[in-house]
Parts: sequence; structure tokens; C-alpha cells
Amino acid sequence: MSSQMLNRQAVSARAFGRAAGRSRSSVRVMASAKPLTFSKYQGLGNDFILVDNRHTSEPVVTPEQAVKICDRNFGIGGDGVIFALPPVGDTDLTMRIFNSDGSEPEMCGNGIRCLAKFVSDIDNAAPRKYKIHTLAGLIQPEMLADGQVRVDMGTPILEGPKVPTTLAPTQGSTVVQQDLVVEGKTYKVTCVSMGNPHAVIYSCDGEPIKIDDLDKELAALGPKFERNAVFPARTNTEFVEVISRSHVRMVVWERGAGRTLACGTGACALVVAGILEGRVDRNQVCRVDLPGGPLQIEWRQSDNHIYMTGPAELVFSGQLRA
Ligand SMILES: N[C@H](CCC[C@H](N)C(=O)O)C(=O)O
Repeated sequence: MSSQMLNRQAVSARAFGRAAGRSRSSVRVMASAKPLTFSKYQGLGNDFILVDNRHTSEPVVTPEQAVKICDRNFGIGGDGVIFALPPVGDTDLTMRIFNSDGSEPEMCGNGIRCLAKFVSDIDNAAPRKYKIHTLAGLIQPEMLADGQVRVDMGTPILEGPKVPTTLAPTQGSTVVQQDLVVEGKTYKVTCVSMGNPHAVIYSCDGEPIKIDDLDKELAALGPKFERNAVFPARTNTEFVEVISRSHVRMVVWERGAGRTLACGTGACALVVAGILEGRVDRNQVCRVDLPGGPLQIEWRQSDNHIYMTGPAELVFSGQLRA
């Protein structure tokens, strides 16, 4: 796309933004002189623009540019931009991610599966395990022979103030089934961090969540949790319906990305919450049905680590010309 086209689109985007009540004045047109080489990957429909940024320690795309690139009408389209950066310490590489609103989260579960597949594809590497440095610490995805990716997601963070949330703890320092009133309804919230914050909800007003009932409300309800004052860093929010003690179904409103088809860290957080609430068994793999497809999640008793197994697929590669 020429910069002239981008300018024209940016102008129309600004006008569109004003008309639609969105402030687009902060969106700067990509000013980089060099074309951006990228690959689009998706994990259960949670889609990302991946950039091989291992030649320098600073992302070659700014958060403002990421907003434009993620725009599904005026850009490539995606839930975020993910960078493969040089390693830190004895890791293989570093991951950073900008959400589609330009904010930078600590971690991304579907995204790190896509990153492992991306690096494996461009390096033409045999299936292997990667040690990846992230803002959430060391995360280790492993390419499996069947093309899936199994990720050691590390340990969950359960202390309320570290999630972070100001909701009062209910079990020691952990916030499990704490009341939160939103739009006149009382939700039972369990707070779990996977490096990024998650509010997990299995029941409301004393009734179990029914995903089909929630579907239409999510767009209005999600932001009321994401930007609720009890979540000082905002939050991802998962609404979960129990199918069995090893099978659940969810919808998600993501911090900085809104409604997505899948959230890997969210799937991990909701299994931990389900176990803490006594709804899900711990000594087995739990199938989590996300709108984009299933993930297999296990919170292993032996090492307290969470393991996530799921797909990561290339959609297309391209160049965004300056
Ligand atoms: N929006 C999330 C980051 C992406 C998480 C999600 N896409 C995943 O797969 O874990 C946040 O701001 O914490």
C-alpha cells in the first residue's frame, strides 16, 4: 500500500472515526521508509500479524502503527502484532505483543503458539522446543509432530494484588467467587493471572452461566468488566459454562482487543478457576471449547505448571509497503 493510499485511508479513517464516535486522531500513518515484511497466523481464529524483529531489540512497529495495521478495514487486520525479538539470557528469542488497541500485554497464549510456528517455519526447523522470554517470564512452546503446539505456560499467579485486582480475597490471598455487581447483577468472580489479568465467571445471580444467553450481551457487558475500577490494569474476562468436570465452554472479552474467537491465557486461567471453585478435576486434561475451537489444558499437580495444547496456522505472508 503506498503512503499516499494510507494517507487517503487515514483521512477517511479519521472522518469515519469521528462519525462513528471513535477518536482516530492518534492513528499515525506508517511512516517507516522500509516495507514491513509480515506473516499472518491464527490460533483458533485469534489472529496476529507476526514480524521477524530478531535483527534489533526495538519493535519496528509502534503501538500507534499497530492499531492501524490491526484495523480490519484500513489495515491487514488482526487481534494484535507479535514480534520475534533477540533472546535474553539463555533463551532462544523474546516475544513482545501489541494488542489491536496498541496496549502491550504481558503474554498471549494463542500468540505464542503462532510465534513458535512462525519461527519454526522461517527457520525451516525440525519440531523442537523453544525457550521464549516474555514480560510474563519464561514460556516454552514445543512443536509437536502432528503440527500442534504444546506450551508450558508456567505457573498461575493467584494473589489478588498481583493479578492485579482490588477485590477482597476469599481464600487466603486468592480471590475465588468474590461478588462483583455489574449492571445490577451479582457475578461470582475468580481472579487469575497468567502474566496477564483474567476475571473468570462461572455464575451470576446464583445461576450457572449459559453461554448462549450471554452471546448477545457480551459487547455491552465486556467493557464493564475490562475497565472496572477493581481491575487497575484492566482485565480479560471469561464467561464459562460447565459441560462436565473435564469439559467447559467459554466466551471471552479481551483486554485491549474486545471480543475474540479464542484466548489461550484465558483458557488456562479459567481451568485454574474451575479447579479452585471445585467445578473441574485437577488430575486430568480439561477440554476448553472456545468460539474458534478447542484447547486442551492441564494444571499439573507435580510442577504447578499449566500446559496448553492447540493449533497455530499460517494464513498468508506479505509486505506492507511504506
Ligand atoms: N488481550 C490480552 C493479550 C492477548 C491474550 C490472548 N489473545 C491469548 O491468547 O492469551 C491482554 O491484554 O492481556
